[in-house]
Amino acid sequence: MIVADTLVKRFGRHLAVDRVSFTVKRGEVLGFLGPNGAGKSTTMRMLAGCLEPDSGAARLAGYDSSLDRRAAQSHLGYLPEGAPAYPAMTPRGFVRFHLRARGFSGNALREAERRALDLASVGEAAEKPISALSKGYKRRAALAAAIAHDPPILILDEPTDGLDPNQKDGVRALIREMARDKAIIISTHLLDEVEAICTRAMVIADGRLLADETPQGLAALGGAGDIGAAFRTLTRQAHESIQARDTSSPPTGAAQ
Ligand SMILES: Nc1ncnc2c1ncn2[C@@H]1O[C@H](COP(=O)(O)OP(=O)(O)OP(=O)(O)O)[C@@H](O)[C@H]1O
Repeated sequence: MIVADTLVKRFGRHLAVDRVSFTVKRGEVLGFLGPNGAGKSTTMRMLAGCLEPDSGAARLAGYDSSLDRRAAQSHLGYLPEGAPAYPAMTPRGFVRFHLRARGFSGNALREAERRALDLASVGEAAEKPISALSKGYKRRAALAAAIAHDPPILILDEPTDGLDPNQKDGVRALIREMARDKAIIISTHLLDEVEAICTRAMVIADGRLLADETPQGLAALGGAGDIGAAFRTLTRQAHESIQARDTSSPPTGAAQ
């Protein structure tokens, strides 16, 4: 359902994503882990068709995310980083706006709107301006819009960021429930989230994929047998090898 095929993205001289490849099937929840600036959001944005790769390809349900963006995005629910929503709209209006843009109308629109606001537990906040909502409710409004059309693919960039512990539990349960018939990628800094909801865990650092394992397999890579230890070991090793490479290569412009 989701294919990343040797994706590369540079910002100026900085190599943000370095030949990243993986696939995600229906029924899988892939957890994307990595330090700040590792390239998680950039990879997700390329998959979602919001950013063109410099080379390689992203495909959703068989459609190229850049070359056949509309078809690819029709299969996708994407929750970008932060809480991207029009502040003057209410969550209900925002979800409706998304559904209309996807061709929903009449009863189908009303039913999808009700279901999305319900699943994302937006509650009474549905009728308030988004600008007046707490960070957690803004996030829920954006999540409701991402899932409203019941897409087979979800790409969720830090879906529980800003949520209180009860809200986090609710969203994790929702992702587990939706995973039965969808292919899902989430990024997270919360290692317990990977154990709670992911069937697979990938670690990325400095744009490179370091591990692609089950959560148990990842935990086994750390000497202490937990995901935190594995994460620290893998990312430290990657950082050290990049530093060694940078200090051993001649400075730009040096005589060869
Ligand atoms: N539009 C941009 N212009 C220039 N550099 C960018 C841009 N977007 C991302 N970067 C850089 O690319 C690298 C990867 O960023 P990215 O946002 O993908 O990391 P991340 O793993 O999602 O980090 P975080 O966990 O902090 O959200 C970083 O060094 C970042 O500064």
